[in-house]
Amino acid sequence: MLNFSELYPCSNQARMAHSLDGMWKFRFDPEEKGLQEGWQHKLPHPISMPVPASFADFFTTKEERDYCGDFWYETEVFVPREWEKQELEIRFGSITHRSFVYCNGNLAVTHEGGFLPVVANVTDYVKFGEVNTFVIKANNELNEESLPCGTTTVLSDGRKLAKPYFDFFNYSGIQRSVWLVSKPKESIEDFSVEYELNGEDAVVHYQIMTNGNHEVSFELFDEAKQQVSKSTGGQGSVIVPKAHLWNVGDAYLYQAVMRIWDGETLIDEYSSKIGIRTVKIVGKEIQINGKAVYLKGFGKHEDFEVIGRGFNWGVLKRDFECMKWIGANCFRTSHYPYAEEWYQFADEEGFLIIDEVPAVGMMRSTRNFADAGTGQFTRFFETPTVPNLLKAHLQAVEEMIVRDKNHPSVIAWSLFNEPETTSEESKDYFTTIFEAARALDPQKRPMTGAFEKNSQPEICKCYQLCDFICLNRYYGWYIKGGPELVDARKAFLVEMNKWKDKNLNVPFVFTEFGTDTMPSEHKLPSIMWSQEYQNEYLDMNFEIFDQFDFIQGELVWNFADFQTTEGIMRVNGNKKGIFDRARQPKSAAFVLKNRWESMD
Ligand SMILES: O=C(O)[C@H]1O[C@@H](Oc2ccc([N+](=O)[O-])cc2)[C@H](O)[C@@H](O)[C@@H]1O
Repeated sequence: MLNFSELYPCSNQARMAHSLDGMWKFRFDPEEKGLQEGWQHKLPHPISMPVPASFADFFTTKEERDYCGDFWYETEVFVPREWEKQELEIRFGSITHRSFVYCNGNLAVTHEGGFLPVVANVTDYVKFGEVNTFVIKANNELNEESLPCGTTTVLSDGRKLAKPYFDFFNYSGIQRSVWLVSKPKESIEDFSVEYELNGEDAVVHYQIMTNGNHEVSFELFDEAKQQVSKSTGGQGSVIVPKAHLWNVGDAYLYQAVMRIWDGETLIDEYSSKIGIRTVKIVGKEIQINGKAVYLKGFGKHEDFEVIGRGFNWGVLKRDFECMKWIGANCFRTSHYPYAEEWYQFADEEGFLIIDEVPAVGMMRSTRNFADAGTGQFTRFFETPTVPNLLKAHLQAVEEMIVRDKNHPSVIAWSLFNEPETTSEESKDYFTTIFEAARALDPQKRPMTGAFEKNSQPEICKCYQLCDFICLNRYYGWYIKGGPELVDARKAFLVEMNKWKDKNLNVPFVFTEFGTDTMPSEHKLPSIMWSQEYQNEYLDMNFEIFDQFDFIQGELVWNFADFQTTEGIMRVNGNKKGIFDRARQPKSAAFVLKNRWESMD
């Protein structure tokens, strides 16, 4: 059980949410002296820093861009006296990767994990009717007992350097929106909904968690703001006659309004949009509202020029416009839960999301892409750090499912990306993760994880845990690229026939396949890294996908080019985007558009 509410802030007659986004103060703390020197009260000689944003790409020196270690943020905010009778929280969409939140010098909360909300109750520390100081001490070092996995080295000049076991830049900071939330002492802490379709009608089972005993009401309003059902009690079921279902590319959202009452007097109110739909795996099909859907889309990243992984509504808008233009219906939040606004907008747009926990880098070989091809350095789950890693992983799974469980867009949980999966230890580890996850989702969504190429059908011990199987495969890129494409195709077919022979009777989705492609390069005949090669590679993959009826989705790696750590395998980042980093199409975008539009 989480000891804080994950509910997204809202304002109404009982609650106020005040945005703290804007220019904050900032300081690096390479000597870790901040606490002794009292920085939690006030940062000495700070610089300015925008929130939300990653700090890295604002700077003009490598020392600052690549900074690894402790860093601090500060802001001041006036808290009105009218809020005195309320509980006051400061809520961060995330802070990478671990954080200490101080209010007027008092430690209010600590949090581990950089991609899920950090909520601090500051009621006892805040001065009402005055200006208050919030200071955050954060740390972005990587290790093998927290997520995502990596290590931290020390350079000869004493500087720490993050060494990710994963292929994206270790962007850090306060990368998502910050809210000051005032809510009643007795309040709604969480709610959940699940659905049953009954002919034209829908049954909505709801549960409302509060921290008190007063009467609770639950109401549903349609898009015309007409009340369609009402009930009282902390849990129950309401019928929505002739329910307007939420569908792929055709979203419909009801407004759920929950209230706590003391007789006729309102104590608290919380409202949220919900979408009525079911998700089920039936044999080889992924079914939404009882109808099979083929997933078309991308693995993405939260990544953009200048702001790094910082949330930005403009980037979100452009990404959705590009995804609609190309005929996509789905994306995976590779390799971490995204800012909540992504899910809210996907709910509005009728997009499907595979929601992924930040369990990436669980195979040491990926620290060096040259090693990955060999499959050496496995046995990740036999080290003494595993019990702590498991704890962090379970916590992230719980926080993700609690946060995102009511979004109609979320159709599945991805509990890992490309870990080692062939040892008994990996099987035990992921059995624990899957069992915990299954107990948490009221909607019982399908569970999966993304398997890399060493997870072959004859040796993988973890695919059995999944309701549908996600494969990341690079036949024609990491394996037999360029002139060997015909052999890549053959090897790919050999593997797919082995999966077919297992007769698993579950859907498979390709969650990664792609080629690094420079928008500048054209070549006839094609050559690896040219736009023409990306098209040929995609055509080969599609020809294979279309041969197997259990393949029920294709999410290309990646939606757009994105920043990574520097190295001999990456040219200023990963270039597997179908769009470049500025969100302009490579020629493969037109190949995908043709295919996906013709599949409708
Ligand atoms: O490499 C990529 O572009 C993407 O592929 C995946 O990592 C791999 C790295 C090396 C090999 N290999 O050498 O076979 C296979 C896969 C990751 O899930 C993803 O985060 C990354 O960006």
